Amino acid sequence: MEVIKLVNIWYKYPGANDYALKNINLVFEDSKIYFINGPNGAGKTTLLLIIAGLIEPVRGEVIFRGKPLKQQLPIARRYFGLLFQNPEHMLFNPTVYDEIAYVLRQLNSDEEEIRERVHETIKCLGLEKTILNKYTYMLSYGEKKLVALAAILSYEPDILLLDEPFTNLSLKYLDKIKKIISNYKSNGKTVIVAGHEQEFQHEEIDEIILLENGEVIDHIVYSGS
Ligand SMILES: Nc1ncnc2c1ncn2[C@@H]1O[C@H](COP(=O)(O)OP(=O)(O)OP(=O)(O)O)[C@@H](O)[C@H]1O
Repeated sequence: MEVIKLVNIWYKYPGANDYALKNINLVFEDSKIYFINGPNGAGKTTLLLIIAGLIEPVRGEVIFRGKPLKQQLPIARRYFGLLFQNPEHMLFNPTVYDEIAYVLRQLNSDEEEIRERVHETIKCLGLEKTILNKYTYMLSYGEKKLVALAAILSYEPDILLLDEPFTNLSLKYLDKIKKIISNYKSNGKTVIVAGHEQEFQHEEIDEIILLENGEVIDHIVYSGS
């Protein structure tokens, strides 16, 4: 079932000469994993920001569950979870526990429920409980990435948007994240991953969208998905 539809999307950063996205038309469905591939500067991050409603297209429309996304903001934000390329841009709470609990607290869950969710989430990522009391600024880059991801997974968004999630992570965590992604798909959710490399095997994903210079230059839909 269609979850997000991008209709004739154009985007130009303020002051930029060229469009970062040009005439993008794509449909994202539930229970599917999408891989946005393309070289540096192709427009992958910009596309994720548009989908999440964090920037508005200069032309075109993002349709979320059949209606324009912009009419559903800010409430619709709780359905999106965007992992930024640089985790430094996401961590703003003093401790790891507070960081992972942050959105749950915004959603008015009770503290006992929050504690359970926080512990479940770090277990699912294979992180030690001791990390919860650490200060986020003291973590390694890879740990920051995992904590930023945990903070998103804790509120179980319906659409998971991951910008280069595998860079600077050891193999152990890479496998964990792949498992989480595939569980997300099994639970009927949508996962959109941006990356440079061909980080997935074909059997792990449903569609590859190749971007170059702000345009979709190839779109591969694997059969049987
Ligand atoms: N804040 C900004 N202001 C002006 N131009 C920008 C800004 N952010 C990105 N751009 C430009 O928009 C284009 C698309 O950038 P984007 O970050 O979406 O590409 P990307 O495919 O994610 O690249 P990378 O793989 O290097 O992260 C690039 O030409 C980039 O220079």
